[in-house]
Amino acid sequence: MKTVMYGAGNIGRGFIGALLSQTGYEVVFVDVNDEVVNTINRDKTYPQEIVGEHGKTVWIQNIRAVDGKDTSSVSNEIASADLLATSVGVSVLEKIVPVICEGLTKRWDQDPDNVLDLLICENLMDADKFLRERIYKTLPARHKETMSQSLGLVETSIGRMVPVMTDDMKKGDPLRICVEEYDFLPVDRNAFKGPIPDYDKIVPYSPFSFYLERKLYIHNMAHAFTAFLGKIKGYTYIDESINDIYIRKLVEGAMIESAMMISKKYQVEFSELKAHIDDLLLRFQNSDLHDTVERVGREPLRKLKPDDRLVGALRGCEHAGILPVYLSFAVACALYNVTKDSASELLAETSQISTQEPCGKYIMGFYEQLKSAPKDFPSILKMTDTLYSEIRGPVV
Ligand SMILES: NC(=O)C1=CN([C@@H]2O[C@H](COP(=O)(O)OP(=O)(O)OC[C@H]3O[C@@H](n4cnc5c(N)ncnc54)[C@H](O)[C@@H]3O)[C@@H](O)[C@H]2O)C=CC1
Ligand SMILES: O=P(O)(O)OC[C@H]1O[C@](O)(CO)[C@@H](O)[C@@H]1O
Repeated sequence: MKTVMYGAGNIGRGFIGALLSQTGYEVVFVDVNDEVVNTINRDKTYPQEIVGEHGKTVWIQNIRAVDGKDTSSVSNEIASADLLATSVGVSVLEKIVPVICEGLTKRWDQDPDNVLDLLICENLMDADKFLRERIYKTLPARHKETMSQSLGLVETSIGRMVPVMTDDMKKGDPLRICVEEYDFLPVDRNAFKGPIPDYDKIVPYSPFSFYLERKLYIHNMAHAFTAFLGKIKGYTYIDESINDIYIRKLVEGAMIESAMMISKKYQVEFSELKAHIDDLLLRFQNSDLHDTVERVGREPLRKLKPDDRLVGALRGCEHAGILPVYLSFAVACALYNVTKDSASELLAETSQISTQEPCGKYIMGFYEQLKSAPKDFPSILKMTDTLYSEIRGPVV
């Protein structure tokens, strides 16, 4: 049984390739990084270092690598694979479509019923649609029909955090990869055409949008919010930021709003989501990951778009009748990280939120407070409490 793992980077080596090797596959990594490819083929193993409380080193076995520039060899591997996975980054995904199509063509010229599932391990909403359109366009006419019955485009939710590896962390081994302990991979149950890999860490689920929204609106939203608050306070690392008691309270408040929304939308017990929140807050505290507020809070403008983690969560709450008070503050923090003036224009243009809307008013109120006293988080907390009680009215 063979998996082709496209991308031997942080997630390819640190998560998916390792997981599939442990599931029992031979893992053939494809990468354009010569050092990584040559070292995998020389050592036939690499150390995966699990950092944190239960730290240990796991040696990943049953692996080899193919040079991504040798497209003929890559397509031969795809033609004879039992499973395919990608984790190359969204901007590269499009570029590898021609090679994937070459592999599928070789495969289906032999046997059009030879199904192949492709696990898409990228941070991309509607990743299946994205690949389906491009693969369909690129495949030769004789295989366009085959695709619908023989190719499973499987969305996944990558929850494991793998930091950028510094030279210090590599300790002289270009393959060494530091990862957190969390290693579950939720996958879209309905998308498989062949058997679902049988391993307890691979969690098939339907409707899969539940996991995608949980990841984006709870994990990614809270992570970004922690980073923005940390930047304002002058912290370098995510763990420093989340250990600040005021930041933790603010972030947890926003996570609970998102969780109430998701619980209502997907009819999932709130307690299940609360356990996920508690676990994430612990995971953000992992100082051995050395994850920076700079990386997690990068490109705040992109993170302010209507369907991204902040405004997406806020709009989802409004839709579900949940008050997005902490989420409004999260949006205000992102705005504050982008601009110290003309915030209302930016909010309208980038996030499509008008200052006439209730949430637009809350956001601008928080933004003005941040401008006048950026590090006064106790006052912000007081503002959230007051806002809640004003909007909610008396409680019996
Ligand atoms: N690092 C993390 O904590 C998480 C990352 N992700 C997502 O996983 C995906 C991969 O991210 P990382 O592993 O962090 O990035 P990375 O940059 O470490 O890995 C990407 C790998 O793809 C290789 N590559 C580039 N072009 C290629 C080509 N044409 N053919 C073959 N290989 C090629 C690169 O050499 C690199 O080794 C991204 O979509 C990211 O958003 C998702 C969740 C967590
Ligand atoms: O890559 P983006 O969109 O800047 O988002 C960063 C987020 O993505 C991850 O790298 C993977 O989900 C998280 O660790 C982080 O919250």
